[in-house]
Order: sequence, then structure tokens, then C-alpha cells
Amino acid sequence: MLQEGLIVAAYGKRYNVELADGRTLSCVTRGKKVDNAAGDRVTVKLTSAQEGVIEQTAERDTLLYRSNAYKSKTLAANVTQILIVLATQPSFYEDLLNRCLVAAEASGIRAVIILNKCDLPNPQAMQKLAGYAELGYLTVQLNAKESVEALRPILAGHTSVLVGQSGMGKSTIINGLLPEARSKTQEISTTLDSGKHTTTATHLYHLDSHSAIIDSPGLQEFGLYHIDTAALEYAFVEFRPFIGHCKFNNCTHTHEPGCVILEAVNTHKIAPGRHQIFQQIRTENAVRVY
Ligand SMILES: Nc1nc2c(ncn2[C@@H]2O[C@H](COP(=O)(O)OP(=O)(O)OP(=O)(O)O)[C@@H](O)[C@H]2O)c(=O)[nH]1
Ligand SMILES: [Zn+2]
Repeated sequence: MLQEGLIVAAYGKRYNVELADGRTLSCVTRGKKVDNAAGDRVTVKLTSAQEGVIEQTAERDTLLYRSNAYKSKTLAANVTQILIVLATQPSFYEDLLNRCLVAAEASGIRAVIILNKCDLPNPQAMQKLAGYAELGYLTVQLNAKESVEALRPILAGHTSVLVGQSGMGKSTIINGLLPEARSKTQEISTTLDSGKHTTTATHLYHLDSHSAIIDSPGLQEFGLYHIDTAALEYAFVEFRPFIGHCKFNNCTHTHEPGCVILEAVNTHKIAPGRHQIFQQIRTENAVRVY
């Protein structure tokens, strides 16, 4: 018997699929190559009351994956929003933040930047956050330990994915939004008798009938190998007005005379740090292995 469902958890090659009637099945995929992810809408064939095989995956509206020269891994499907969690301490890597922004832009997903632990003052972090607000990104100051309510209107109607370095407060946010989530995570690690599964599992939690949040502990670094040069330029939102105006058509915006992007860096219209990250990703992608 075939049924439609939603992948609500991914543990390596095993997936939990939620059916319309509320039941959750433990599923595997039929083909070896299929790379499903939390958020995928799938058709499953029931093999028992609790188990099934994923037969088909519906076309994805958006797809978030990480890639390097050798492989790519699907992280989340059909998300409409990425919440990047930073904190006033420990200090955060702007490189990771920018990679997340590039991934979001390249996939057509809205990015929201959260600065957590705002109860611990850090003027430098606040200033950095203001820079991203100036680029047009929605930024939120949060003290997740006290309350996460400020996030609810931002999450409404979206399937959001939570990303961030370790220690920024992602679990605190999830637990604040979903008090039951913590006990669920613990349950999983006890049943599988290994902490390993807990750390690599990706979960989709329903917030209400229109909103969900995906938590992926493995989502701490992004290779952006799959993004080509044109898409990369475009992913830097402040580059957009300048694209196409350089002297050379094939300008790499790294050293060429008549490069309007370099000129914008020199006149502080583009932050040097952002241009540096652009160059870094560009260089990584230039050493493609075919
Ligand atoms: N002062 C303060 N501490 C916070 C806040 N939010 C979280 N913390 C603390 O920061 C630490 C890390 O929080 P977690 O929620 O475990 O961070 P995480 O991002 O899930 O980290 P990983 O599980 O390693 O990925 C914990 O000790 C939290 O209690 C906050 O708003 N203010
Ligand atoms: Zn240029």
C-alpha cells in the first residue's frame, strides 16, 4: 500500500516518515543513490505497521546541501528560511555566517540572523550584526534562556532550518520553542544506545499546522562547491548593482583593472571582509575536480 508522507527525521540512511494520519514510520530508501533529507515529501510503501520503503520523492521547492570537491550531502529539503544563530560569546566565525548567507541566496531561501545571549554585552558583535542589517538581512537580538517568543512571528508560515556553530544556543532555542523536544532527543539516544545517532540526526519539528523548524546538529560548515561563479557573485547581495559593469566580461573581481567591485571595496561601498570571503570561496571553487 502506498502512502504520502513527510520526512521528519534523517539518521544516516534511515528516515522517519510522518503520514497524514499522524503515524510515523521508520523507512529506508529503495535505491542506493537516493539522498533524502528532512523536509522531503515522499511516497512510501508500507512493509509493516511501523516500517516502510521510500518509493518516490516529490520535486523539491528548495534544497540545502553541503558539498566539497568529492561529495555532496543533502541537509534539508523544502525549507523557506534559514535561521543563522550567532552569540555574543563564544565569538562566532564570520566566515561560517557568510557561507550560510551565500547558501541561502543561492537556493532562494530567506536568511535571518539571530544574535543570541544578548544578556551578555558585546558591542563588537552588535556592530557586526548592524552591518548585516544594513545589507538588508533581518536580524534579531535574543536571550534564548529567558524567552524565544520574539522568534514566533518570524517562524510563522515557514519551514525554517536552524544553523550555527556549537555553543551558540540552538538547542536552547529549540527547547524554548518546543519544550517536548529535549525529552525526544534523549529518548532517541537511549533507544539507539549511542550518542552518535543523536548528533548526526536531523529533525523536523512542527510548530503549528503551517510552520516547522528543522534542527541539524551536523550543519556547522558549508562547502559551496556546487555554486558557480555567476551564482556566487549574485549571492553577495551588495555586489548586485555592480555586476556586469566591470571593464572585462570575465572579470573575477580579484585583481583586474576597471573592476567596479574592487573599486566599491576601495570606496567602502562593499565591506573588505565580505569581498575577502567571496575571493576565498571563489578560489576553493576554482580548483574543481572533474
Ligand atoms: N547567557 C546566556 N546563555 C545562553 C543563552 N542561550 C543559551 N545559553 C547557554 O549557552 C550554552 C550553549 O547552548 P546550547 O543551546 O547547548 O548551544 P548549541 O548551539 O545547541 O550547541 P551544540 O549543542 O554544541 O550545537 C548553554 O550553556 C546554554 O545554557 C542566552 O541567551 N544567554
Ligand atoms: Zn570585476
